Amino acid sequence: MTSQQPPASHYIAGAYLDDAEGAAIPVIYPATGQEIARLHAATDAVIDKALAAAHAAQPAWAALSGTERGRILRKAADILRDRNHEMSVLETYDTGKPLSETLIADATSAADALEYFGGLAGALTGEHIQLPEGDFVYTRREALGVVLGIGAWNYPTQIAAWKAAPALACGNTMVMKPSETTPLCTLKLAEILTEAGAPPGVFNVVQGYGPEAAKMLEDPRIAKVSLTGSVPTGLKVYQSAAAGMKHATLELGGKSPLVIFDDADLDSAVSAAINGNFYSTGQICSNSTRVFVQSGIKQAFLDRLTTRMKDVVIGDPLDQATTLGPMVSERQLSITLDYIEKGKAEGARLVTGGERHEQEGFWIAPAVFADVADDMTIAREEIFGPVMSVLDFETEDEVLARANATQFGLAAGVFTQDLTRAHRMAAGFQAGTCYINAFNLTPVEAPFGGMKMSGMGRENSKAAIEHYSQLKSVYVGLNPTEAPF
Ligand SMILES: NC(=O)c1ccc[n+]([C@@H]2O[C@H](COP(=O)([O-])OP(=O)(O)OC[C@H]3O[C@@H](n4cnc5c(N)ncnc54)[C@H](O)[C@@H]3O)[C@@H](O)[C@H]2O)c1
Ligand SMILES: NCCCC=O
Repeated sequence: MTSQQPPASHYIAGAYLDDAEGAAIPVIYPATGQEIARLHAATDAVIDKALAAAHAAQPAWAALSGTERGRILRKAADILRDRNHEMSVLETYDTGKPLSETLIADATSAADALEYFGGLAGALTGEHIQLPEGDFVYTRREALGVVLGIGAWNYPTQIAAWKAAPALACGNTMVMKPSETTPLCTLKLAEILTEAGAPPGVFNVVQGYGPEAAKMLEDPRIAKVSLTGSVPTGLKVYQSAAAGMKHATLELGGKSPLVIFDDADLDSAVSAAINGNFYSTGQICSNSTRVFVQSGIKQAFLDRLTTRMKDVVIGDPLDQATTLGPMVSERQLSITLDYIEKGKAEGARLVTGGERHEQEGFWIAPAVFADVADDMTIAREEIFGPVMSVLDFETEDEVLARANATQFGLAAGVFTQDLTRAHRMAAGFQAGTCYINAFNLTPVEAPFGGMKMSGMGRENSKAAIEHYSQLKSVYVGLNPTEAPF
């Protein structure tokens, strides 16, 4: 087993830093269950150093022109692309996701974000508003200050870059706390930003568990928090941010519907259902975990799906032929197995998979349930594992109401050849990202984020700029000032 031990746990003010007093963070390779690195959670002293570094670096970073900041972000994007293979291998060690995925979905997605926001940085402007008699207002788009990023474990490189790229483009500095389950990749991103020319303190990485993140959020030096995580954590983070009147972007969980009408291109719909449930071993927030299939094609859909499922290649994640890796941790595997047992107990029909592989690591056969009812636990709660629920429906009105009958609102998709119906469904879905004859694609050019309990704010696209900057109005008077007395 190759050790993936980084030089130290934290990256602060352009250099690695450790403090072995902090609680241990063992890093486990999910494919084998073996420890590949051991880091430490930040002590109060480390937290203070990181916040001080980010706070001190922010005014000078914001004083650069957008073009200068953007040049550094674009250079970091180039370095990431040059090191895609190395970054992808590390992402695989961090998460267990197969190299066949990480080579195309992680460092490349991070590079897209750095390139996109690097390009946008020089174009960020305020506006001029003409008023009567020569007076006018101009607006300045200003940074917020220091942004705290808090990450989930499924896409560590992408999550850090989706937050850092718009934050840094707008002139903020950042302290990023990756998930304690996958703490390695973000350190490499920090190294690359330094190499690209980011001054010390502009992007810092602090390791820790929930309490370390909560402590940083309470600090008055933090102006904004951007969390990717579960709804329960989102509620705590939102409350804490509100107490300090801090800006918040919350990218939370989902239970997204995929609606397949009987006129759909069946092979494409089956592909979307597979991608939307089993890519990254089902550990994607926007996954289509409720697959509604119109009753006329239910059997054809299940037949095609189960045939295609036989082609899955479960094996060594570092072998590029592998198409399904392990789950990220023993804990997440156990949560998933519990849901599968609940599904069976509540009367859903397990069509395939669902059993743990008796080998080292956190392996499970991807599961498909049919005859799932809306009130079953597996149809209501986010599992965050490779478990697809197939539900039957008859009519468009019925399925739209059922698709929306959830506290979540992250994504939704429809497969049909009837484009009028497709756009009607997209308009009716209560979800931040909707798909027509596609699913789970997240290009940097498109806003991404949730409605309802799935969160607030948007990542990616020009929309993210609104969430990482603030507007100041400057009124300019060109006339004598008058007063009533
Ligand atoms: N919407 C999205 O873009 C998106 C993307 C990926 C994952 N997710 C969601 O993330 C969840 C899975 O990730 P997870 O298990 O790491 O989530 P989690 O909520 O357990 O943890 C997320 C992060 O929050 C930190 N944290 C925990 N308690 C905290 C507290 N009180 N204050 C501040 N930070 C705290 C954790 O240390 C971790 O870094 C799923 O619900 C999934 O849907 C959402
Ligand atoms: N590639 C998109 C990932 C978002 C959530 O997990």
